Amino acid sequence: MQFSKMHGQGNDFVIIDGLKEKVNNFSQLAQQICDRHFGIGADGLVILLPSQQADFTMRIFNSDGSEAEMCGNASRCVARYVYEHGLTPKNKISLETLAGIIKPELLFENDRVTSVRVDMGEPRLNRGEIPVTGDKNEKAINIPVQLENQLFYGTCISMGNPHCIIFVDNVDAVDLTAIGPKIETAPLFPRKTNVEFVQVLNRHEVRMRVWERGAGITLACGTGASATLAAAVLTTKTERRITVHLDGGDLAVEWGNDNHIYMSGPAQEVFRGEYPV
Ligand SMILES: N[C@@H](CCC[C@H](N)C(=O)O)C(=O)O
Repeated sequence: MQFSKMHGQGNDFVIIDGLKEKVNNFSQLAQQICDRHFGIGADGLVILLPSQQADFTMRIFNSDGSEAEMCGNASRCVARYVYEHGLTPKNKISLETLAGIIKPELLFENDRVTSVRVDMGEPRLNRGEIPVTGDKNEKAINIPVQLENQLFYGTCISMGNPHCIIFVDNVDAVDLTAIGPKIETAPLFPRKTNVEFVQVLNRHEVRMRVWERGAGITLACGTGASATLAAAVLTTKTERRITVHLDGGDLAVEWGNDNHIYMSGPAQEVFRGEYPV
């Protein structure tokens, strides 16, 4: 089976063209392929499939084999993949995901792809849509997230997948490996959650570290950066257009007047190969 290894600001994926390759048992394959010692190594497995409603379907499996509804960094990688592998001549495509249709657009300089801008759609704010337990029509802004011995305050947003954003004074002081999995699996989140710790640097810049549902610490998260912008605006901490500094690099996010969030950043192919099946 042929594959490509790609990343968006260090959030890395194995991409398989499911239009060409016959792939079975995506969840098990994701666990094997993503293993950094016994597999290729990645945060997630992305399978490209046909779609009735969009140019392609993108399915994304975390390294633990769970399927995610959406992935921002993978969507930039897929847009570049389908263009550079000759699957489409379009520089703006639509991708069907479990969270709906999203639209990445390649940006060029001298005929070379420099970055990808993604229309991530509208942030979903109600508890029922995220999901967070409690009144399904209420928002979850700055709500208590109680762990056994610790209390955090988080703002919860869905970008198709669930996020809990916790603003702190110093992200580097957070023990993400210890706290991340506890919040990810807290009973407050019936479908678990991605966890972002965010330090506001000024009204245009934040620094974010992420513990991803099903993948653990990753170097970047596109839906996480988008959800962070929504949380920062709703809590009046930043403007509607900010740069999110992540461990793997920067993402630019903007909350447009159309209520859609637009996320921009690079997507890079690292190598191609064959995986025995
Ligand atoms: N890194 C991704 C999100 C991947 C899915 C996530 N772990 C989940 O389970 O929701 C991104 O760039 O958005």
